[in-house]
Amino acid sequence: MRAGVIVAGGRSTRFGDSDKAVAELSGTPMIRRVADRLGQVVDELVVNCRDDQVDAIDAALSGHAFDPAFALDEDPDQGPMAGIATGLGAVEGEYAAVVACDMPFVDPAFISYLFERAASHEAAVPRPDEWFQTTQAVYHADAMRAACRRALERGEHKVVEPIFDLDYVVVEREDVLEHTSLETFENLNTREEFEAAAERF
Ligand SMILES: Nc1nc2c(ncn2[C@@H]2O[C@H](COP(=O)(O)OP(=O)(O)OP(=O)(O)O)[C@@H](O)[C@H]2O)c(=O)[nH]1
Repeated sequence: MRAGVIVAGGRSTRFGDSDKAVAELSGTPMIRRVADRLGQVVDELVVNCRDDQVDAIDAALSGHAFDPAFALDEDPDQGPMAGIATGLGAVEGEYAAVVACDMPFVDPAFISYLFERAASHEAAVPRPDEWFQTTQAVYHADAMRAACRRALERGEHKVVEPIFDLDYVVVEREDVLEHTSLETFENLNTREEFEAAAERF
């Protein structure tokens, strides 16, 4: 059983005063685009966000093939790593693909490939350039959750930190490009990026 976790508990400060997760991207809320794509290759879907986001996100996902479970931040604004840990705590599957709510071009076939790469390890994390794409990666849910907790206890906030505690596979640029295009990692932060991206749907 494969799980999908959409991390959506950020404040969208670069976007302005509304939540980018539910902002319409060419007529469809961004988080729904992510759920539609991720939903093609997983058996369950969990959305991590704050309590005050639930109504809007639920409406954005209404009628979706999956009735997503919500995993709410007990302590909001602790960063994406805390959100990932919370989301992973709510999945039933052994492995989970974690995807940020602001990656509407996420490629389902690539996510499927990440599940294959993660098998018998604790994570498969793409590194298309110098940065690890920790918010588009597949994790062993329990192992990553425990590693996040340990990292948070150490006072670490960078999402890459818990990975170094895991048996992780790096999906290097060459492998990434053999399976998808870099568009899969594109994340939208500002209204300008939104408007430019909307034209591509
Ligand atoms: N649960 C949780 N998720 C977060 C938090 N901060 C960011 N995220 C999520 O992590 C992902 C990447 O974060 P950013 O691109 O920085 O999004 P953001 O924090 O909403 O946007 P900015 O405020 O403009 O930086 C997005 O999916 C966010 O929803 C947090 O404090 N808690």
